This record gives sequence, C-alpha cells and structure tokens, in this order.
Amino acid sequence: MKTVLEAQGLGKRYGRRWALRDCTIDIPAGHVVGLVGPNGAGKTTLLKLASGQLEPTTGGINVLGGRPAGGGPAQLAKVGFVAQDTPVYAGLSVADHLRLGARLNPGWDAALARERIRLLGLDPNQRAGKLSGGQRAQLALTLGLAKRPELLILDEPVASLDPLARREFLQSLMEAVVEHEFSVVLSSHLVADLERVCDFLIVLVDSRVEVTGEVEKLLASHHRLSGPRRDPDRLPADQHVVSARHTDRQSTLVVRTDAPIHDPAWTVSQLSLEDLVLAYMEKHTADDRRIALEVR
Ligand SMILES: Nc1ncnc2c1ncn2[C@@H]1O[C@H](COP(=O)(O)OP(=O)(O)OP(=O)(O)O)[C@@H](O)[C@H]1O
Repeated sequence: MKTVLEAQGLGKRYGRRWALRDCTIDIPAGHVVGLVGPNGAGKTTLLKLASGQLEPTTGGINVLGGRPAGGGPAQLAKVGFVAQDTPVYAGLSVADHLRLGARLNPGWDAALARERIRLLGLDPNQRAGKLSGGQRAQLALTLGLAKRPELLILDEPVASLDPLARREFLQSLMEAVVEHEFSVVLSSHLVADLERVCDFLIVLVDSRVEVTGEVEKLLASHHRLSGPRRDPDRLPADQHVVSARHTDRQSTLVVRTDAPIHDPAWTVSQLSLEDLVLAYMEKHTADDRRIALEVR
C-alpha cells in the first residue's frame, strides 16, 4: 500500500533543546491519523516538518513519495496545511479568501469551495474577522479542502470550538474524506474527538513517539489487568507494561501483548482510546518521577 508519511530517525532541535527526536513512523495512505500528546510534546514540529515548513536537524521524512522541504510546487500542491488557531485574514471577505486560494493553488476546486460556503450559510461578502470561531474554522477547512490535496494536515483545528461546532467541523471533514478520498493527519488534545474520527494514532510525549499504529489493532493488543498486588517485573516476557498503579493490596496495569492472557488472578478489561492514550502519558510521568527520585 502507498505510504503517505514515512519518517526515519527524524529529529528537530532548537538550540540545545530537542522539539522532536528519534521519530520513526510509517503511515499508509487512506487513514485519518490522530496526533495526540501534551503541550510542548512536538506535535506542531512534526506537522511542520511534514508540510515542509521546517527542515529536519537529523533523520529524514518522506511525504507522498517526496521530500517536504524544498520539494517544489508539485510537492506543495499535494499537501494541505491548516495551522493552529484557524488562520484567516481578518480584513478579507470570505470571497476574497476563495479568490486568494484560487490564485495560490494550481489544483484549486472553485466549485467545491463555493458549494461548501453555500452549505455553511456563510455570506461571501462577510469579513473573516467578523465570523464566529466555528465559522472561521470552517472557512479555513474549506480553503484546505478546495486545494484538493492528497494529504490534509490540521494542527489542533477544533481547540477553540464549542462541542457543537467541534462536532460539525469533524463531521464535515469526514464527509469530505469519504467523498474525495484523501489522507488526513490532525493533532488534538481532545482524545474523545479523535476517537470518533481517527483510525490511526500517534502518541507523542516529551518529543518522542510513544506508540503508533492502527487504532483497531492498538485497542486489540492493549488490556487493563486488575488483581492482587503484583510486581510488574514478574509478568510474562511478552506482556509489556505501559502503566502501573498499586494500592496496598491491588494492582492495576495496562499491558501491551498480542498473546491471550490466561492468568486467572487477573480481571482483564478492554481500554477505550482515551484510556490507552492516558496510559502512555502516565507512563512518562511515572518514568520522570522515578528518574527525579533516582537523581535525588
Ligand atoms: N521556534 C521555536 N524556537 C524554539 N523552541 C521551539 C520553537 N518551536 C517550538 N519550540 C519548542 O519545541 C517543543 C515542541 O513544541 P511544539 O510546538 O512542537 O509542541 P506541541 O506538541 O505542538 O505543543 P502544543 O500542544 O502546546 O501546541 C516545545 O518545547 C517548544 O517550546
């Protein structure tokens, strides 16, 4: 299957600080990819590397068969990017935005843009600065879609929207994906939203990829085990412990394994996507705490 984004040992450093390091991922085409992680994890950095706005410090990245930075107009035309905070020009009207889009993008689909604006009920003469947050987000999405990219990258597109506007935004994104068959990578802190639309996940914590893969496979291979207190180091070798919590008598672990769990002492339950993401974030916090204690 065609690969939409492939990174090998990808890293980006600002001065002495790594914003992203050792990032190795392989995303097949045709997915809606959720990129999730805490503030400062490196999400925007990865998205900017993928859209060619940043050059890697180490490693390599390939998007739709080309090098994003310096890939030229053909590469630029294949990838749409909607930056954080729904960037539109406050002083320009909705119609001005569409005209600008047509001028800047060789593959511009004017009919698609006009039809979306009509369906959204936006007045073409309205200035973007006078639109609501949800309407601005929809305008930015329209500009991204009308470019007709093979890959659309959205950096926290719904962060500032209320729940209803978020749902409408994500619904129109999904309708467009079904109709025009392009790949999407979108970052968000709102895992419940990602759960509804994404079928591929990347969890980034503290500038490193913690886990990546198809959501269905990840959910099938991660389990919550609860039972009498147990040392996680004594689990079978094929059970990789992602996170562990203990009381005096009880242990609750999240483990990753492809093998069935036979131990009758455990109560085994499935995880939601949110549980899975939180387990990886929690693991990091626990690791950091342990390192801090060891250093002390
Ligand atoms: N231009 C820059 N110069 C210096 N450091 C930067 C620059 N851009 C990002 N960083 C740093 O790189 C790290 C990763 O930032 P990035 O914006 O990629 O994180 P993020 O996961 O998108 O965060 P958020 O969820 O808050 O948007 C942060 O520590 C940030 O301070």
